[in-house]
Amino acid sequence: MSNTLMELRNVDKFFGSTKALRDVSMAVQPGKILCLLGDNGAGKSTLIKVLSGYHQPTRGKIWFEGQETRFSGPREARQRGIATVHQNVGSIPLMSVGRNFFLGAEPVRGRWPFHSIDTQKANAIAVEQMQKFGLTRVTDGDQLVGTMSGGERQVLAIGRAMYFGAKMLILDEPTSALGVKEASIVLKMMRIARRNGAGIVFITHNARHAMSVGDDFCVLIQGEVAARFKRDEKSREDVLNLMAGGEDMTELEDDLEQID
Ligand SMILES: Nc1ncnc2c1ncn2[C@@H]1O[C@H](COP(=O)(O)OP(=O)(O)OP(=O)(O)O)[C@@H](O)[C@H]1O
Repeated sequence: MSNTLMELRNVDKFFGSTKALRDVSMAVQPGKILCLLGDNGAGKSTLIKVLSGYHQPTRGKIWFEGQETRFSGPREARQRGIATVHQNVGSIPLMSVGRNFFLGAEPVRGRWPFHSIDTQKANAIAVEQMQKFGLTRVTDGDQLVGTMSGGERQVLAIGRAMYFGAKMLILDEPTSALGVKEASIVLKMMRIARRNGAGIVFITHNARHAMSVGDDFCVLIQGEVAARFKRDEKSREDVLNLMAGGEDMTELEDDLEQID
């Protein structure tokens, strides 16, 4: 396990008497996609916050790049190369692709105090990166992000994180609000990020999306890891059943058919 990027060992997170996470152990490997599946209320949001340094575990340990670690906050986690991309945030619709790509870290020209943002350079880099990630439709860095599709915006956010050296990407439901075509743009981007060596945590409740890209799978139910398996070890039906908390989906489907 020497290659492991991040590992949680027996992590609990309690809020008063609420046990949001109980005895969670999981490992994020570089160049692999770990799918974190769970229905609403499973504790995924709390787990994201533990992984990204917002929450300290109540109990248990976090190891990052082979060292036991206690992040002082999200800033430290970010500095260590952990990037979180949330579903609907991370890009500003009324800003250009170039500005969104850099968001405060734009290249500058000239010397202080006479320096200014090098928009041309920012745009050129942003477009080059977007093209590299398969968004050939984006050819102008001045294009407003509001004109891009939901999938394209997710690609922009992931691409930006990669460009700025993220080693680990936490993707919070990146495909959940998207149609099939749009989701596939994002899933492709995840494969590119994996090929580039990033360790990816893909949080989703969509078993189909997870099965199409995932290497390792972890199903969370009521704050606990209910199942852990590798690609091809389970069918989509098995995964759906697990996510439904063991309730047999075929039984549910039979019930629904009777109503029709
Ligand atoms: N800051 C907090 N203070 C108190 N309780 C919290 C806090 N954050 C989460 N909880 C509680 O912990 C439990 C798990 O919350 P969490 O937000 O992780 O899951 P969720 O949003 O319900 O579901 P999911 O994120 O899996 O869709 C819930 O009962 C929630 O009320």
